[in-house]
Amino acid sequence: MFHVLVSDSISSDGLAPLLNDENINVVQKKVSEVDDLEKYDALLVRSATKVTEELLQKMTNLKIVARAGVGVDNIDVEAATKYGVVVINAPDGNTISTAEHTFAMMASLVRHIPQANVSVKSGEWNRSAFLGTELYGKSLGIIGLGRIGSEIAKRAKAFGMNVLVFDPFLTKDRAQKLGVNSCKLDEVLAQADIITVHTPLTKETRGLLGKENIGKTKKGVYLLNCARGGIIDEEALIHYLEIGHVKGVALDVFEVEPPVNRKLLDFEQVIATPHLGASTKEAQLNVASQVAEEVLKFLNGKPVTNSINLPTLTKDIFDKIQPFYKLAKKLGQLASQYMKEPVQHIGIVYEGTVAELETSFITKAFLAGFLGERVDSTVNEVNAGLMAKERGISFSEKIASNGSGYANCIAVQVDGDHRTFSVKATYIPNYGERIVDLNGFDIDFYPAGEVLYVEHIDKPGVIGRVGKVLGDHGVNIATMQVGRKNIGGEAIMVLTCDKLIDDQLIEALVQFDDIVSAKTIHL
Ligand SMILES: NC(=O)c1ccc[n+]([C@@H]2O[C@H](COP(=O)([O-])OP(=O)(O)OC[C@H]3O[C@@H](n4cnc5c(N)ncnc54)[C@H](O)[C@@H]3O)[C@@H](O)[C@H]2O)c1
Ligand SMILES: O=C(O)CC[C@@H](O)C(=O)O
Repeated sequence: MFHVLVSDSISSDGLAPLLNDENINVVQKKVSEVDDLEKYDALLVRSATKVTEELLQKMTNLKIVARAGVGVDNIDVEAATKYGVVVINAPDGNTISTAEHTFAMMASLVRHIPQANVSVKSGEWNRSAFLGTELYGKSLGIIGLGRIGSEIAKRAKAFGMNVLVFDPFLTKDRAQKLGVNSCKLDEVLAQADIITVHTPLTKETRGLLGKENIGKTKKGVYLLNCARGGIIDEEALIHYLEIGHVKGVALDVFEVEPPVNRKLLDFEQVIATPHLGASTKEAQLNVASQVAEEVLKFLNGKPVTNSINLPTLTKDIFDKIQPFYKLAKKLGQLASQYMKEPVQHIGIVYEGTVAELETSFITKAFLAGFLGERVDSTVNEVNAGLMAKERGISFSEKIASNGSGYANCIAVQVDGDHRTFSVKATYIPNYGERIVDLNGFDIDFYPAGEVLYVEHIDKPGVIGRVGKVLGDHGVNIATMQVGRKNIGGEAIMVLTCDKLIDDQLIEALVQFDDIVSAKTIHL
């Protein structure tokens, strides 16, 4: 008999696969009301239950945590991984509901429906106070064109809106298919009449619409956040509402939930809902049945598809693959940070001993590293292939015989909209990972920490200049490697540094005529 604890309000119809199984005992209670936490094999949550390390320590028999929804911000995934607990989610069950909610918020915002509703109910009949704006013909800026952003784009087009999108990872093909205009962030900010954000909350997107960027929007802009609190900075919003730059705001999510920033909510032109994006019968049924079926499969020893953390390989095979899996993931991070542009195709070639292993899993590790820089923490080896395809990125793998001269070698080529990136790497037992070729330059370095990648002309004095700029900025160089194709021609320098390299340092480097470009990569 397996014991399953459902600690948040999750659709009972959706839970049917678990409730109807006679080998499963389902208890629907809050964690705080349960005194035998140690007996449960599975825990099903929405966003109210905080799955902390402390809770995981108490649930000593726990094998799987299932999130009936997308965001796993309420689950300490790292701690779950540490305790060998699989974390799964239901990534697309609430996409349509959230897109529809965002659209409802947008229409309410420009037609002042919530305010007019309150007015009529209080006995007023003030038609002139609620003069609205049509959506037809307006430019809608969508920041983040993933599952939800794409559904909003389709609906906006049906309303006759001009759709401008900023998503650094959107390919030309996908933009064309959806009939949207792929733009730079500044273009969306300058041209859109209404801007809605649909990215995950990451270190890049926290405060994406903050003081500086909201300042670049049109006077009278409308802003919406039905993704995650914090993508639009609440203090900046207050400022731009106070000076009348932002005409109206619709919020379903807040930096702290329930919201504590009363000043923001007190503005007449701010409309709000209590994180209702996914609150429809359909979405709740979808996400509940998705996770219930996955948990049932997992408890019966079958592989699960939407795992956030753990791979579904036997320990024996995983141990052999692990060094290459770690290396491939780093190569994915390296390629993603180097390219920072839409990518069409990723080709991976395996040589030597690595080619004898389960390479499809290593390819997925590369994709997980690559997409993890662009999408969110829910990308892993299990879902990376599907996610890449959804984002218009094709990938292939080949086995090649010798060629590189290394006992094992992973060679990757990434084709972007404007350029190509290539890297070769090897794993040497008892020594470690080495990058042995970058963009066709012979090189040899251990990929870890803060990496500075400089493209330059092979001339005397360039290395000294780079060293001086780093020294002047207080950055200590841990290792340094140079590679060139011919004397006096194109060359690269790869430095690993003990400190974060900031934009000012990069700007100081690219001032020199012989330095073509400089980038930082964090591995
Ligand atoms: N309000 C709700 O109830 C509710 C319900 C479901 C999902 N969500 C939230 O909505 C958001 C979107 O969900 P989704 O399922 O569409 O996710 P998704 O992963 O399918 O899409 C996210 C998109 O954001 C893009 N992106 C990542 N970083 C970016 C950046 N710096 N700038 C611009 N674009 C960037 C990615 O390329 C991707 O296309 C998430 O934050 C999710 O947690 C909220
Ligand atoms: O459970 C909910 O209603 C929140 C859903 C949403 O924020 C998600 O990330 O899926």
